[in-house]
Amino acid sequence: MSQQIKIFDTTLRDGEQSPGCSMNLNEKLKMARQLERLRVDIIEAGFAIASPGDFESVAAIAQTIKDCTVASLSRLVKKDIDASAEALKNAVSPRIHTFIATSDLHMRYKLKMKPEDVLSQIDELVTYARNLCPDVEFSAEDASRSDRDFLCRALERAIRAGASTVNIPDTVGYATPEEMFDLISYIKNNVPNIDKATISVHNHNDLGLGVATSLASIKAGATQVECTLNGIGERAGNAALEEIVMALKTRRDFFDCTTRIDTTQIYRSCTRLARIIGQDIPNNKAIVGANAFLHESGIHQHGVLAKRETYEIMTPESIGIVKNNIVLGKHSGRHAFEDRLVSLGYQLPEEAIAKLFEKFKVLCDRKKDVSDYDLEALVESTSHTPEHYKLDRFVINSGNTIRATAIVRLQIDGREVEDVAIGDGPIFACYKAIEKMSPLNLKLEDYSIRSVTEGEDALGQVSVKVTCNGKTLTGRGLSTDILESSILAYLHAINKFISLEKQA
Ligand SMILES: CC(=O)SCCNC(=O)CCNC(=O)[C@H](O)C(C)(C)COP(=O)(O)OP(=O)(O)OC[C@H]1O[C@@H](n2cnc3c(N)ncnc32)[C@H](O)[C@@H]1OP(=O)(O)O
Ligand SMILES: CC(C)C(=O)C(=O)O
Repeated sequence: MSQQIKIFDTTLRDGEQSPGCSMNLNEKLKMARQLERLRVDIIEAGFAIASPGDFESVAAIAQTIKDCTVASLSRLVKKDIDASAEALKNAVSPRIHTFIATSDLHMRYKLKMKPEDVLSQIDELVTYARNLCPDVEFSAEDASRSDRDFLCRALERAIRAGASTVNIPDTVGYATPEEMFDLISYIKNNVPNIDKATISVHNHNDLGLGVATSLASIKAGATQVECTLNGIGERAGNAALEEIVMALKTRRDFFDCTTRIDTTQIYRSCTRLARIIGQDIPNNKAIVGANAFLHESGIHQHGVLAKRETYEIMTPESIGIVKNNIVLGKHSGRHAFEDRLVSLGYQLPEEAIAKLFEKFKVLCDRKKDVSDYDLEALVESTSHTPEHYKLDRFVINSGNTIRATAIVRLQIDGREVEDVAIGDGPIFACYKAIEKMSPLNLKLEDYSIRSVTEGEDALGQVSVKVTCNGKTLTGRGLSTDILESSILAYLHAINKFISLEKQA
């Protein structure tokens, strides 16, 4: 019988540790619902002790998600474990995930703890966590650089204290696939009662080996794998969920493993995350990059025309890329619109659908055919962040021989405010005008624009990174007019910042 591998998604925790990938509460909830549709086994919703915002996100996800286990990370510290237990109290299936480093390097220089003290802490605090929650995962941080025998003792103690999952992370992406295979095999042979726990891995991508080391660990007997959508995460990121899942599915002959994942939700999950965090998926990204299923050269095209399998090892349909024959446009009615949203995986309240339908009709006046990509972009760009700053109108005077001047009128918490500014180019003139109207100390760190749909009337999505009071937030804006998208993106970042300040 094939072995079922549990998929532990940490996009909302380790993924969020990736610079510029912070998400607000609504964005995290939106991603959590999508992860539930993707059918991951475990959603790591955050690190409850980290901030009031993180606590609230874990609590909201725990309350909302019914079909996945919801986990919260904690150091091996009482107050962290208490915060996780509290945030998870309404979860159908809660998990406290607690960790401590087991490598000499980390114990000596970072924790400043003796190995024996780490072991006593495991006894005491895994037991403590287990008394608060029936499902406890213990991670031995930096396991791949730990002394093997000490690591085995730590895992043995964690299992004895009640951990039902033991995680063996390659925290700094240092191990080779062969070394990970060896390590998992060693643990299986040397940790008493290891069969009472699920063996998990959590591998980083510093040497570009995160997926390879995860697959090697599965081959050696790990039955849970921790990963993130698009491979986002601390430093060079984590092992990419979509790559692991499709490797297991496509090479079932080799791995003889299955997962619970609905692979037809993969594309949607990855593109949704990319839009939310404002980070494009590289064209050559495995599985979900724009080129992953394209054939450019003659010999390949000839081969694919003769027999698809000559150059395609999986189908675009298997990850949820579907071609639709029904064209949505300005003559479409609400039923067809709603039906398409449902088929795209959106379950939205009536009120949201009504708001979107209005936006859809406005878009149809600007754009002849509205594709699924347009619709997804429209839904994703419909901000759930309260609009403290709202664009009323803008006028720009620009040219190649004059500096651009922008007049921008905003509604700030219902109050009409207008200002004018000169800048190097029309976008920066608009941003300067906005900055003049705002008391916030805003600094634009990054700006990017891309066409999210095709044709002359394509929708342009602008993503910005803005720093304010030491926090970097992303914002995005969508319009057929790139100046409007640019202003909307800036306002989106500002609104997120104000919401975060209000939450804190
Ligand atoms: C490998 C990983 O990805 S681990 C997860 C990393 N993620 C994060 O750190 C994001 C969230 N973190 C935070 O918000 C903060 O770091 C907090 C709230 C957890 C702690 O903040 P602070 O109390 O200000 O401590 P700070 O982060 O500066 O230092 C970490 C402290 O925890 C200790 N520590 C680190 N890991 C552990 C652990 N697993 N168990 C027990 N103690 C630990 C460190 O030794 C240090 O202790 P010290 O303050 O006595 O010197
Ligand atoms: C907390 C653990 C699982 C971690 O994130 C790591 O080791 O990278």
